Amino acid sequence: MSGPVVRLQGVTKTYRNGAEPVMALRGIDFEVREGDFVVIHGPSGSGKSTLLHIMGCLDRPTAGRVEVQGTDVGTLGARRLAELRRKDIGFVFQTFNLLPVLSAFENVEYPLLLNRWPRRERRRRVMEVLESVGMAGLGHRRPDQLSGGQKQRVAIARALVHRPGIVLADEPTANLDSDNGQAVLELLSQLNRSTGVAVVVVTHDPLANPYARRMVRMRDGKLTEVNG
Ligand SMILES: Nc1ncnc2c1ncn2[C@@H]1O[C@H](COP(=O)(O)OP(=O)(O)OP(=O)(O)O)[C@@H](O)[C@H]1O
Repeated sequence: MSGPVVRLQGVTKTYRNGAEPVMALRGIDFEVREGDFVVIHGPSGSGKSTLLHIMGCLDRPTAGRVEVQGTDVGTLGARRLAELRRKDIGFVFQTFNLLPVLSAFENVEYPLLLNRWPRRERRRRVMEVLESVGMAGLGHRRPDQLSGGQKQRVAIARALVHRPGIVLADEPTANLDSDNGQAVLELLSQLNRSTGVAVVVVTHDPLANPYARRMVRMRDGKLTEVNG
């Protein structure tokens, strides 16, 4: 059996940019495996976003070890780390973060351009992923011509297009009404089941609970597995 997609061992994070240091993470041991659908709850300021950023290699821990697909990312320089992020990780944000001047198709294509996929394969893969998120006919639209729910579908397609091992979603339903929020969670869950991609969702939204295969609670920079 293959190892975890992401593994954290003894991870701490202390921010020292203010008058007082802030201990955002206080010793996290955590593994995410292929097929996992993890929902992370916790009060504001408990360290959820910090944890997600460290799992996604957007930020480095103060101490401890982070492995992605078996690679100790602490040993990588900035360039190798960016490459690993580009290939192995997908991100979904609360504010969608689509590039406004690009069409839906071009937004989804972008990670494949960065990964230097040939044109024909890019086109085939983008069409396939747009289809899988129910946006096949809308690839030509720019983000301002899409509803919030449609934008988040495009953002999910972009997060998955390069076949990462893990998708990290930070409050993906916070800017959506309940129907669209539910549809986005349903979509993430369906893609998780059909492709085995690990999904980690940080959210306050109780609508996410039924989709969780694992539920985790953060409090004061510490993590507790709630079930499982
Ligand atoms: N870049 C930063 N510089 C300094 N302190 C930070 C930084 N980012 C987060 N913090 C602090 O670290 C702690 C954890 O923040 P974090 O954003 O991870 O919590 P959260 O659980 O995601 O909160 P929320 O639900 O409000 O998004 C908080 O005390 C926060 O103020």
